Order: sequence, then C-alpha cells, then structure tokens
Amino acid sequence: MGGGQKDYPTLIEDAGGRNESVLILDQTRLPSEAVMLRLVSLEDAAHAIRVMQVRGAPLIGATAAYGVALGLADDAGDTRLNHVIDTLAATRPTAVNLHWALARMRRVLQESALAARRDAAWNEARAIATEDKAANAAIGQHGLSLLQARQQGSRPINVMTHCNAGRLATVDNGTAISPVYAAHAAGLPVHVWVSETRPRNQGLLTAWELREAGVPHTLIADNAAGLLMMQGKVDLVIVGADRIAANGDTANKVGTYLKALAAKAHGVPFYVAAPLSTIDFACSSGDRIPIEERAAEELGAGDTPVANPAFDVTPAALIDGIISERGIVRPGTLEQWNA
Ligand SMILES: CSC[C@H]1O[C@H](OP(=O)(O)O)[C@H](O)[C@@H]1O
Repeated sequence: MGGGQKDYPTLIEDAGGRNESVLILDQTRLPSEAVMLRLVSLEDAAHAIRVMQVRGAPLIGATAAYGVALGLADDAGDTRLNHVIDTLAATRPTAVNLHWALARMRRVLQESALAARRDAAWNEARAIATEDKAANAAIGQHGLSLLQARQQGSRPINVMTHCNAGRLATVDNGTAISPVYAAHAAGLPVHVWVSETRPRNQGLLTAWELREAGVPHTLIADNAAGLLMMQGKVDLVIVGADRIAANGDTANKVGTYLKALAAKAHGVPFYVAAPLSTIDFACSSGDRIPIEERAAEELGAGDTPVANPAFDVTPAALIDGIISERGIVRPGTLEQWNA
C-alpha cells in the first residue's frame, strides 16, 4: 500500500456507513496541503472529476460510481438514473474506467427493483472501489518480478515513470507505482525517476506519495528523460494508462509517447500497468481513443494561442508488456483477458 493512505485516503465512504457521503483527498491542493473534501451530491462528484480534485483513471471510475449513488439519493427512477449517468459521463472523455464504471452501475441498477436501487448503487460503488484496491495490489505483485529480474546487489533498480499512476490515481496501491511499493516492501533497493509532467505537474503528486512512503526518488523535468536513458540510468519505464485499445495501443498522460520513443531508442524496457477496467475491448486501436483537450489556462500562456491535449497514444509496438491483475502479457495478446 502506498504511503499516507491511513491519513489521506484518495476516496473513502462516510465513516458511519450511512450511505450519505464520501470523502475525497483534494488533489488540486497537493502537494502543499492534504485536504479532505466531502461529496454529498451528483454535482459534487461531477465537479471533483471535472476539475481534477480526484484524477487518475481508476479513481475517476470509482468516484463516478459513488457519484451515481449520491445522485440517486432522492429519486432512483430511470429518468434520474439516465441524467446522473449522462452528467458524470460528460466530465472527462479519455479514461475508459469512468465509462466502464457507469456502464456497470447502469447494468446493475436497471436490474434492481426501484426501491432497492439506492442501496444497490452504494453496494456496487463499494464493490468497484474494493476491486480496484485488490487489482492494483495484484499489479504490484506481477510487476515485482520485473524489478527483481533487474536487481544487481545493492545497486538501486532505477524505474522511470510519468505523471502520477501511484496510489493517488487509484482507490489504493496505484498501478505503475504498485510494483515499486511491492519492491520497497520486499526490501529491494529501488529508486524512481519522477517526471514532473507539464502542464498539471502530476509528477509532484508522485513525489509527494513516494516521500510519504519513504521510497527514494528524484524529480526531473519531463525533457530530461531522454538524456537519463541515453546515460544508462534507467533500468525500465513503467507508466499508467487511461485507455488501452484492444490492439494494445495505450492512451496515457501527454508525454508518455515521447518516453516510449526514447526507451525504444536506448533499449530500455517500457511497460504499461493498468487494471482490466482500463482496457477498452470495444476500441480497436489507439487512433479511436478520444483525447481530452483541456483549458488553455492550464498552460498559463496569457493571450498566446494554446493546444493542451491531456493525453497521447503510445503504439503497441513501443510497449514491451502490459501489467494487469491477471499478469504480464505482450500488448498484441490482450484478447486473452477479454472475458
Ligand atoms: C492509474 S491511471 C493514471 C493516469 O491518469 C492520469 O491522468 P489525469 O491525471 O489527467 O487523470 C495520467 O494519465 C496517469 O497515467
């Protein structure tokens, strides 16, 4: 488990289990302040996802699931259910976990009697959150083998990552950072190159959680990644994902593709870590993944015209393996996980 979880969980139900509200860690306040926020309505949940108070594909999915439960507090009828799901679906387009979670909630609730829908929504949201924790822990154990294979005595195993795909991007344990936590817990010497990740600098979130967990790490400018790989200072790259297409093409935070190109150029293994809820088997290839364009203000360029795509797509050919709770496979073989 990542550091700080006991004090600052990313998402947790109201302590009394009264099915009334959830608490989230407001990630827009990190790393300077750790502030928990209470969500009591559909609008609270949609706002939290839209403005990235919660972020990270699996955490967005779990928050949306709880947003459905919150949205049905006073009315669980079909019209209200459709409004709630449409509102949450419109918050962010790229992370398929959001849309996967909403489809699952819709499926379960449409099969529930009207009087049982409110409790069924809370129970299913709780199940999604619990499953995410377990899936990410399993990713850690599968990914641990990649780090163990690169251990050379007491020399730190140097992992590079991009953005934040740690526990802060999930209900707990993280995805790309989960193997790092597993290695750290197993006593392996591990060090993480943390890429700041312009423009929202989610790398500072990774640095925050690694510091909480006592995992050695070094913050770098995004553009320094290629030099470090050229200098042989990176043993492997592990990144998260927001949507993996059926052919293994992967959408992740913008800048991931550049790291994959540099990794290929320097023979550095490049892995994607994600739970199965991030694989979109209905999406045949990466060119079909919607790429979120965020506000120009995030770049702070004043009146200068801005392009601000929040994600890019790494072709499967640049990915050595995809790590999920089911194991590690080549990107072109994902159909085996399509239950
Ligand atoms: C474990 S998924 C994390 C994934 O989500 C992030 O995007 P954002 O911070 O915009 O929600 C980024 O792409 C991470 O790799």
